[in-house]
Amino acid sequence: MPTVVLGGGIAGLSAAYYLREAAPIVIEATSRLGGWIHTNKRPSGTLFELGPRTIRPAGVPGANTLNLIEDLNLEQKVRPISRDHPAAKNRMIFAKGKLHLLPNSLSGLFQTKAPFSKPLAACAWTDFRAKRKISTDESSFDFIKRRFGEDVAEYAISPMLCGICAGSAKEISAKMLFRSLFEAEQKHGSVFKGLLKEALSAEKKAANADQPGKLATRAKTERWSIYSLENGLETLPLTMAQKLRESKVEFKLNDPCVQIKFNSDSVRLSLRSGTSIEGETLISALPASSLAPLLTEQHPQLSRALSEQNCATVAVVNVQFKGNLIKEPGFGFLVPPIEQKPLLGVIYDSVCFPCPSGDTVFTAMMGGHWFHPQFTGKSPQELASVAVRGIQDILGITQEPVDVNSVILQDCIPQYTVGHYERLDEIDNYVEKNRLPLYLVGSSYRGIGINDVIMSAKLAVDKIKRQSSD
Ligand SMILES: Cc1cc2nc3c(=O)[nH]c(=O)nc-3n(C[C@H](O)[C@H](O)[C@H](O)COP(=O)(O)OP(=O)(O)OC[C@H]3O[C@@H](n4cnc5c(N)ncnc54)[C@H](O)[C@@H]3O)c2cc1C
Ligand SMILES: C=Cc1c2[nH]c(c1C)Cc1[nH]c(c(CCC(=O)O)c1C)Cc1[nH]c(c(C)c1CCC(=O)O)Cc1[nH]c(c(C)c1C=C)C2
Repeated sequence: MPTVVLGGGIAGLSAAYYLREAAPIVIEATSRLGGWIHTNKRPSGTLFELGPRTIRPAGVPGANTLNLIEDLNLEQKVRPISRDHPAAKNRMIFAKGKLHLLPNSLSGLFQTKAPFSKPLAACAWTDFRAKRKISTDESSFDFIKRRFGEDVAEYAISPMLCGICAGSAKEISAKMLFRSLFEAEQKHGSVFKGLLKEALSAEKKAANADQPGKLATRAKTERWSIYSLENGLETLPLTMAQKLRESKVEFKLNDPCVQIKFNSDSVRLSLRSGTSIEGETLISALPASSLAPLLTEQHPQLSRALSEQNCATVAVVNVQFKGNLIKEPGFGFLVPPIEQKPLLGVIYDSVCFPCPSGDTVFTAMMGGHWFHPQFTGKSPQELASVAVRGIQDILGITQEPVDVNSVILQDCIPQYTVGHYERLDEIDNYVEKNRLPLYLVGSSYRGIGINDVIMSAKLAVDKIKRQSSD
């Protein structure tokens, strides 16, 4: 019996790719593969990314993605941005009516830069003086406010969380981005003291990391900060899908799974068309909230735990203006929620990857945690004019765009709220205790970046291979 992969986003495709020799079946609800990775090529040739646009090469998951890209023979298509490029160095926030460059050098940390009221390096002093608070989890906002001050929580961490998960720092677990800082306080009483001690054991940790391949080594030598691919990020899932079709992998598209039942030594999936698929093992690459209703009948407790996760809805508006309108090149800017503006942030796409026409391309992102009260009932066209006006006001642009595309990405980013990692432990324990042949991969669990979800698929397939050879 085959392994069944549920979901044809990048996590599902990666799982199928790592398992391709075993001829898995991939079930996807829609008629396209790639999930949120979606590049829209305009009639003018300009690329509008509707979802993610860049990948980080750093760390073990970063090297793993580069190994995959190398394996897919996509090395020639990689479009890197090096660490000294303005898009890598200059990230801004829009606060108190102005754009402010976030510190990007060691000396910058020792200067008082608006909108902060003291140098960011002074955080170390705040941290040394702050009392330890013993807890299993806490919101990112509360943790950073306690250890480093309210300024940092409001103007650095809150916008950063908007720029990664479109979420509220007041609800997102501190462990999502600051696990090592959080654990340093718990173990050593102070973040900086803890980090210092951990730095001394860093050599030991590095020795445990995977060996980077040729492309990952090149990324290190050439000091890449981020990268994309020729013709946009969708080149990655499109190439994977093509390679999977050339091997023995079967796809069932346009046919959502509506129910999952585990038997003593197999799993049966019922699809909306009435077809049922039997497999030995199931890799779910669905968002937890989409998997939950499929398990309600047989595993209500597991279904309830999965359904506790919410996802944020984001409006993505791609905008093209004639000519180069960017005075201060950078990756883009984020808007701290305290500013109460309709924009979460704006990416300067044409700074990263210039348009052959020399035009300016931006992507505005709106909504997220705040989508519902703010934008419920608004059409993509209405949201497009909010975004265009927002960009024009902040950047002082007087001309009208030559091209605009607006989409509402419903429930596109899982929110790792306080208690997320404890809930994951409960889910894992349930699966293990009930000996379910179920592997959970994708952005709902242990990381939302593309690297994380590809890595989650690799780890699940490695585990399946290990178990079947035991
Ligand atoms: C706006 C935005 C910007 C982002 N920017 C970045 C970035 O710059 N860099 C980065 O690294 N990451 C970024 N991300 C995150 C990254 O894109 C996602 O985490 C990743 O693409 C998620 O992949 P996935 O396969 O886990 O899930 P998905 O892409 O959600 O795939 C799940 C698939 O399951 C299918 N499905 C759902 N229900 C069923 C069912 N019942 N039966 C069968 N199939 C079903 C869906 O149709 C979908 O194809 C961004 C995400 C968004 C939304
Ligand atoms: C304003 C909204 C958003 C912007 N990007 C995203 C949202 C919701 C989504 C997103 N961006 C990144 C990731 C991957 C994280 C990872 O683990 O790799 C996701 C899901 C990358 C990213 N973008 C910003 C940062 C600080 C990061 C982390 C990695 C890195 O350093 O590159 C900043 C940022 N995001 C947005 C803007 C406008 C912006 C900064 C100016 C848009």
